Amino acid sequence: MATAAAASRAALSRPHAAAAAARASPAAGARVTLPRRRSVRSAVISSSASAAAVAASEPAAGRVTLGAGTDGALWPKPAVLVAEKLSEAGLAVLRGFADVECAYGMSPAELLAKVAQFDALIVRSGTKVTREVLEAGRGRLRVVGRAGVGIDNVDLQAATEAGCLVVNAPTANTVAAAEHGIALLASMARNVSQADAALKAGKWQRTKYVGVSLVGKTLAVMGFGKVGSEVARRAKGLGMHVIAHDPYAPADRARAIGAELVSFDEAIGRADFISLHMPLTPATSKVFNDESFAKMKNGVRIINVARGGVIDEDALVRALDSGKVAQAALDVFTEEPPAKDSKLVLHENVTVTPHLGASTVEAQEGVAIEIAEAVVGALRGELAATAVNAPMVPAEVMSELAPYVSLAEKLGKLAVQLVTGESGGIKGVKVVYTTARGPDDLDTRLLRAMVTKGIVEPVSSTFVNLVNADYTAKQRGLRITEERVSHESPAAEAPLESIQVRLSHVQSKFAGAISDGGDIVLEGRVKYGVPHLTVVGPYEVDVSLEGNLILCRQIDQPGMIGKVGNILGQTNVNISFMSVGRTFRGKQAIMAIGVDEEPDKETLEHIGHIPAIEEFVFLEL
Ligand SMILES: NC(=O)C1=CN([C@@H]2O[C@H](COP(=O)(O)OP(=O)(O)OC[C@H]3O[C@@H](n4cnc5c(N)ncnc54)[C@H](O)[C@@H]3O)[C@@H](O)[C@H]2O)C=CC1
Ligand SMILES: O=C(O)C(=O)COP(=O)(O)O
Repeated sequence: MATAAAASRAALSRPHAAAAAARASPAAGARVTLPRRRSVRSAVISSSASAAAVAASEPAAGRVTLGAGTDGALWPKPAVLVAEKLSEAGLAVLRGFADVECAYGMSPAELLAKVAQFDALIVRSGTKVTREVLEAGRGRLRVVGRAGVGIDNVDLQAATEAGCLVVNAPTANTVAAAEHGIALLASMARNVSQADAALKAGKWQRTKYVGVSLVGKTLAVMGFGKVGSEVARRAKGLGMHVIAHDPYAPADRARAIGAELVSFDEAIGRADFISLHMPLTPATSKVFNDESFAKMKNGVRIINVARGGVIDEDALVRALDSGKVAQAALDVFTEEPPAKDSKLVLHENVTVTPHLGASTVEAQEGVAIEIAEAVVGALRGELAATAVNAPMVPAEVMSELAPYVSLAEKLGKLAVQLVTGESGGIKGVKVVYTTARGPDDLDTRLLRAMVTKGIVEPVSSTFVNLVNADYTAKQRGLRITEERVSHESPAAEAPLESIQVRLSHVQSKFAGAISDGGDIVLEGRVKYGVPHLTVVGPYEVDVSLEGNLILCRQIDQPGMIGKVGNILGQTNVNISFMSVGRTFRGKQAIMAIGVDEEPDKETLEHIGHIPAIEEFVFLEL
C-alpha cells in the first residue's frame, strides 16, 4: 500500500492548479489558442449595445467592460488600442466586439505606458512595436494587428516569444501601392512634380523639363509578389518590356503576365527603370548600394514604394550626384519622416511622397476591415488566416481538426501529470499520428502545438499557444518528434485514426502507464466528435476525456468496479465513464474512471486502500 499512498500524495499535489485556473483556458473544441482571458463571443453582443458601452466609458487604466457570453455569463470585453488612423469601417467592426480606444500620434513612451491595458494593438507603418512594447504588454496583449502589409516595424521574434499573435492585412492595399508605383514612374519620367513646383513659383520652363518616354523601355520589377506583379501588369499596358527578379516567385505567374524572371544582376543590369517591391528583411536591407548601382546602366531611374531600408540612401545620393542614377521616385525612407535637411529628399532629381502607397480611400477602407476582422477573430481564439508568426490554418481544416486539437492537448496534459518530480524534466516527446492522409493533406503543426501546450502549461506559468509553442518547447529543452503511421481507415474521411503521446526517459508516478519499451504512453481517438483515451501503457481502455480521470491498476478480479463506484458514490462524485483494460485474465488490469467532480483527498485514499488496487492516480483534464 506504500505505493498507493505515495501515488495518492503525488497525485494530490497540484501546485499550479490555481495558476492554471486563473489562466481560464479557452472553451474546448474549435477555440484553440489565443485567449488568456475568457473572450466575449461577439455574435451575442448587439453592436448597438457594445457601441453604447464604448461611448459610456472611454478606456482608462484598469477599466474593464463586461460583455455577455453565449451562456449568458458576463465576461470582460477585450480592449483594443488603435495607434494609427484607421478607417471608420474597420473601427465599426472592432466596436461590435471590443472596447476601442483610438490614440493616434502617441510617443513611444506613451505607447509603452498604455499597452498593458489592452488585449490587442493595431498599428500601421508609423508605430514601432518593439520588444519593449511587447514586454510591457506581456500578460494581456495577445494580438498585434498591422493594418497593411509590411511588418518590418513589428519585432516578430519578441512577439512570438510572448505568445502574441501578429496579423496583417496583406491584400487590401495591393492595387493602391501598385497604382502609386505607376504614378511615380510616370510622373518621374515626365518631371511632373518638379515642373509643377517651378510653375507655381512663376517659372515656365518647357525645355528644362523634357522627359523620357516609357514605351519600349525595360522595367525591372524587384520582388514579384502581389504589388510587384500588379505593377508589371500595368507597365505591360504602357508598352514597357518587363523583367523581374524574385528568388521565390513561381515562373508561371511571371509568364502569365508576360514578365521574364531573371537574376538580380541581370535585372539591374538590363533595366532602364527599376521598381522595388520586396519586403525589408535582413537579406534585403541595403541591397541597393554602391556595388549594385555600379552594375546598373548609366542614367537608370529608380522607383521605391517598398521600404526605404532596401536602399543605402547615402549611396543613392552619390549615384544621383554622379548621374549614374538619373532620377529616383521615392515613397518610403529609412527614417520616416526623413530629416528635414535630407540630401536625398531635397535632391532635384528626386520625386518624393510621404509613404502614400496605401493611402487611397478604397485601400484604407479595405485594410481597416481586413485587419479589424483578423483581430476580432484572433481575440475570439480563432486561427487567423493572415497570421504572420503562426501557421495559417484555413477555417475548414480547423473545424475538421477541432476534436483532435482537444485530444492532443488532453493527451499532453495527462501525460505530464504522470511524470514524477524526480524525473529531471521531460526531454523527449514523440507524437505518433495514425492516419490515412499523406503529409500534404494533414498539417500536424497545430496538433504538435497543442501537445506542447498540454505538457507545458500544467507545470509552468508559461502561456502556450500556436504562436509560441515551438519556441517554448525549444526554450525548455523539450524535443518533440513526430511520426506518421499509415492507416487504411474504413472511415477514411476522418483526418486521424489516433494520436499517441510517448514520453521517454522519465519516471512515472503510475507504473501502469509505462509501455514495454519503458516510455509513458497514452493514446487517444476521437469518437463521435469526442476525444477518448484508448491506450494507457500496455493497456487498452476507452474513456471519454471529459471532466477528470482516475486511473487504477489492480489485480484482475470480480467486483472491483463496484467497490470503486461505491466509494465515489458515497461522496457524490459522479462517474461519467468507466473502462477496464487488462493484459491477461486474472493478471493486471487498469481501470479508467471519468469523474465529473474532483474527489476529496479522503475519498481518493479510500480507493487506494482497496486491497487489490496496486496504484492509482487522479488526473485533471
Ligand atoms: N508604400 C506603401 O504604402 C506600401 C508598401 N508596401 C510594401 O511593398 C512590399 C511588397 O508588398 P507585397 O507585394 O504586398 O508583398 P508580397 O509578399 O506579396 O511580395 C513580396 C515579394 O518579394 C519577394 N522577395 C523576398 N525577398 C526578395 C529578394 N531578396 N529579392 C527579390 N524579391 C524578394 C517575395 O518572394 C515576394 O514575392 C512590402 O515591403 C510592403 O511593405 C506594400 C503596400 C503599400
Ligand atoms: O502596407 C504597407 O506595407 C505599407 O507600407 C502601408 O503603410 P501604411 O499603412 O500606409 O502606414
